Amino acid sequence: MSLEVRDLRVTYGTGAAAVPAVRGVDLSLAAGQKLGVAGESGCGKSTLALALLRLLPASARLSGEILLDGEDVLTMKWGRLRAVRWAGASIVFQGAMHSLNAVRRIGDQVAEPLLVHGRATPAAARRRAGELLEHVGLPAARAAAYPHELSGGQRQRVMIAMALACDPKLIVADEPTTALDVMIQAQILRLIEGLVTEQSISLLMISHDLAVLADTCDRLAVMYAGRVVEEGPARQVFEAAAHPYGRALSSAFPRIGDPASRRAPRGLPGDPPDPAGLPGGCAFHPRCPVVVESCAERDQQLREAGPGHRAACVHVGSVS
Ligand SMILES: Nc1ncnc2c1ncn2[C@@H]1O[C@H](COP(=O)(O)OP(=O)(O)OP(=O)(O)O)[C@@H](O)[C@H]1O
Repeated sequence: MSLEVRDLRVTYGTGAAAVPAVRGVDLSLAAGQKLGVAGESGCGKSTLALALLRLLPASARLSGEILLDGEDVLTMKWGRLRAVRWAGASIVFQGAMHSLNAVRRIGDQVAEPLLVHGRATPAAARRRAGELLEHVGLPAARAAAYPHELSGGQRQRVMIAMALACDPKLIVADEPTTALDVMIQAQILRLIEGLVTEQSISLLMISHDLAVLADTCDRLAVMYAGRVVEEGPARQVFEAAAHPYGRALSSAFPRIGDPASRRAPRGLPGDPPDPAGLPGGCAFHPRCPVVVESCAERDQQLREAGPGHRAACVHVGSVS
């Protein structure tokens, strides 16, 4: 399934209290491709993920287009949207403990999407839940367990099994490994990568960790203050970012499986701006190591930084 996001804007609340969380995002994900979206906490990643399936709270106002195989999610009728959720596109959230129902057996929870969408009889759904659990590396007998009886990694596997239940064409994974330790994180990433590749599922994976995304995805988009400031081929963005924020993110985390890169994180000075009071010009300029005078006045559009690689920085196309 292809995903095309055009000029997506999401604002929480209205008037003086309005929070512009996503400010004109364009993204493109071809069928079967893996796109990573990176950025620090608060840059609008989760808002973007939730918007894709119209799962935002009522206080959020949206505009733009979200095209799934050309069909706009934002104008879809409710019945169609219901069908698209799970079967078309499904979502894996961070922190499986909060997303799973603590008082229901995991097998029943994995079977639930199949029953809700009328895809299987209760007996067939139970059988399928066992198969799905095995598919994500858990014994089918674990279907009888409750979430608290599983480890964090096992719970995240259950979430992935649930996401796969209705044979989605697109999976949106929002920080799927953040709460896990590094070894388990690597296993879960390999699992997601293997499953989506094997079943030609498109993947949109969100993380604050650019290294995780570079290991898993074909392309990367870097978000800052509600906008995409860089996008391009994953290795290129990770190893030779064109935007100073992309460069800062790529040096902030060690790479999984690469002990040589386990240096101390080189954090950025300061914090990301509050979306309710963004600085003028380029929103990154107060933290930027290569800021020039005009950055405080003018924001930059994405422009060519290499083949299939774009960045929104005044230096792109001039000094590196
Ligand atoms: N329901 C809401 N009402 C008002 N503001 C919100 C709401 N949800 C998120 N925000 C604000 O929107 C901005 C973007 O938040 P979002 O959760 O999308 O960022 P994020 O990059 O996913 O961060 P994190 O990784 O911490 O979840 C933040 O400033 C956040 O405080």
